[in-house]
Amino acid sequence: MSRTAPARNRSASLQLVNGFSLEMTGKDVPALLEAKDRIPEGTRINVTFLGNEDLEMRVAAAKAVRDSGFVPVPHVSARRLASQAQLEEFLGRLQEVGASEHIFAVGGDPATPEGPYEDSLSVIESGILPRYGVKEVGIGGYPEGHPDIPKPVLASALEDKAAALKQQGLGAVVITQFAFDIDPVVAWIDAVRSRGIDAPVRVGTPGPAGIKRLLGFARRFGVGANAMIVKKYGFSLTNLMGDAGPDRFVDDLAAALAAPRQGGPAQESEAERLSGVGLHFYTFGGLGATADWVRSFTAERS
Ligand SMILES: NC(=O)C1=CN([C@@H]2O[C@H](COP(=O)(O)OP(=O)(O)OC[C@H]3O[C@@H](n4cnc5c(N)ncnc54)[C@H](O)[C@@H]3O)[C@@H](O)[C@H]2O)C=CC1
Ligand SMILES: Nc1nc(=O)c2c([nH]1)NC[C@@H]1CN(c3ccc(C(=O)N[C@@H](CCC(=O)O)C(=O)O)cc3)CN21
Repeated sequence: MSRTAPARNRSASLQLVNGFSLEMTGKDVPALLEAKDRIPEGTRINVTFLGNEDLEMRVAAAKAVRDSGFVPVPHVSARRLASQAQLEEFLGRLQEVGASEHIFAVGGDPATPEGPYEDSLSVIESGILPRYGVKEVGIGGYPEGHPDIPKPVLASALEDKAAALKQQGLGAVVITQFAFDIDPVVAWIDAVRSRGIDAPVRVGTPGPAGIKRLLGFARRFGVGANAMIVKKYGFSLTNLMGDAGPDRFVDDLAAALAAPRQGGPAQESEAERLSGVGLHFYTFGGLGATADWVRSFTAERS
């Protein structure tokens, strides 16, 4: 977007990107330390809970985030927990390093649970989280659905988790699967709001990365990436060389959310839809590249 773009759109993009969060894996501590001077103080940084990390790596990564001046948001992957004792051990270790206030409770990719928790709701309903200083819980959202989970199941799970968190007096934030197409994202946000879920939403967004890498993760996680969608996003399936960044995705999403909702209540202020939405960058290993992208994207629109 050039400086000549309407000021309204530029300010919507700035509002959307402001307060962004990042995601890293347990192996990305070197990348975090290399990039930390280019990441704003207090930025939330999620730490994944994947099959190829272990407890020590996850705790060390969360500690590195805290010690670098950021807010750690460790993932707790329900299906990867072998027992309640392991959940309590993990939360206890996180609390010791000041990294248990914000967590992201997620089902976990194993097709069958490795222990007593088959979904993130069961971790939330265990009542264990507040005992270890947890104050706010991130939960998953799927604008394009999930390859292994029917949409009605995802919808009721989201409602159940939001209700359980409210009932326990815990904060809630919905972090969505990433997307290349804003249309399903805007439609999903409006649907969630119309179901009375008013928790802040952080829209998952790929950080700048190699096109082949982006497509690989899109396929692995069931994210739409057909020729038309990626053309809107800014690259072509006929040329997989080079990198692609989320510039157009962010500008288009901001403009769509700043516009009055089709058929929405007339009194809904333009800023209202935008105010409850932020961005969550899946850095795919490129923490520094994503931090640099945010700085230049912001500078171009200020
Ligand atoms: N950043 C991350 O680590 C993210 C991970 N995911 C993945 O999305 C899936 C769903 O996570 P949540 O939204 O927390 O769901 P959830 O834990 O709220 O579960 C919703 C429903 O789907 C079922 N389910 C959960 N994981 C499943 C799986 N892997 N295969 C089949 N059924 C499953 C549950 O039994 C439940 O009925 C998980 O596989 C999770 O790993 C999704 C987004 C981001
Ligand atoms: N269904 C689903 N499962 C997930 O685990 C998941 C999502 N969706 N949505 C997006 C985030 C992003 N995720 C990831 C997972 C791995 C890397 C990654 O960079 N992996 C490296 C090295 C291995 C590692 O660091 O763990 C790789 O090259 O695979 C990045 C983001 C996990 N997330």
